[in-house]
Amino acid sequence: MAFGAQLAAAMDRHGPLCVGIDPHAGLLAAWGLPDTADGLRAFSDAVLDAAAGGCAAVKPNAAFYERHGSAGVAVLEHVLGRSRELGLLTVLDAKRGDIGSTMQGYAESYLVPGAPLEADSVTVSPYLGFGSLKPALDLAAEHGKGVFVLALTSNPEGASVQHAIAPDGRAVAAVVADEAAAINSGAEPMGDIGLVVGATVGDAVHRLGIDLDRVNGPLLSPGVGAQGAGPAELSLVFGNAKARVLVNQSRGVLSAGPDVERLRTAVLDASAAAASILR
Ligand SMILES: O=C(O)c1cc(=O)[nH]c(=O)n1[C@@H]1O[C@H](COP(=O)(O)O)[C@@H](O)[C@H]1O
Repeated sequence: MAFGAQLAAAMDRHGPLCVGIDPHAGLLAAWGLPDTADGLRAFSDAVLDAAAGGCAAVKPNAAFYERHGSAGVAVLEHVLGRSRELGLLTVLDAKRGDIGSTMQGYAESYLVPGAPLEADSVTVSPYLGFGSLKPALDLAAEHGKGVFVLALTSNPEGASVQHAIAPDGRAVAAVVADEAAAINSGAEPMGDIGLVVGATVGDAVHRLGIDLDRVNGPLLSPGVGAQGAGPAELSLVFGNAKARVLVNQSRGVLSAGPDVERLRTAVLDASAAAASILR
């Protein structure tokens, strides 16, 4: 089954929450864990135990694993493999973007079955030109994987690039959305190419003339919780495209740890809250 269909089924079953696995040094300390690969592993396993069966997907952020070098990357491999065993879809948050054969290399790292870092989907940056993503889009299509393309990011600095007007008069983020829509066109229940649209972007979607419903793909939305967005912001940003929104929460859920039962309650509460806004 293709990624879009798998994610739609997981969201129907478990609700529209993605739990971000972001083992910040500060969170490791708050959990009483060492800032080492062993600490990362204990942290990640607790999050997976709490998340399994309680949300649609998990999003390990590669940065927090890579800062521990090869030992950290080995933990990331473990997280991706264990998620698969637990039936949790993975969004590997690597925000990759490069050209030609280098993009091909990144795509082969994450989107080929059996690769050590195989994930169900990966985040990518289109800001070397949407066409530079072709190797990842092609491999995803070949192997039933997904790609989440950064469109309107949750950080305030993103606007200087993403709101800029392209030579044809469209905003840069609108070009990204149109490219994704063209690939997803006609897919049922939705396509495999998602967008990242922060819940903190206010009226930008509307102002830039972006039709998120027409994208016909999953809309990964970080920014809820620790970055300040809540129900009102989600409603403002997503309007009639709410049904395909996958809300990410990292610190908002992770701060309930290290106790797995308390974490589990936080996952279920966040999932129910997201469902009540988006359904
Ligand atoms: O691609 C992302 O996931 C992402 C895009 C974006 O625009 N903003 C954003 O915060 N993220 C990621 O989403 C997570 C947000 O974490 P919290 O703010 O703790 O919920 C981090 O892993 C960020 O890297």
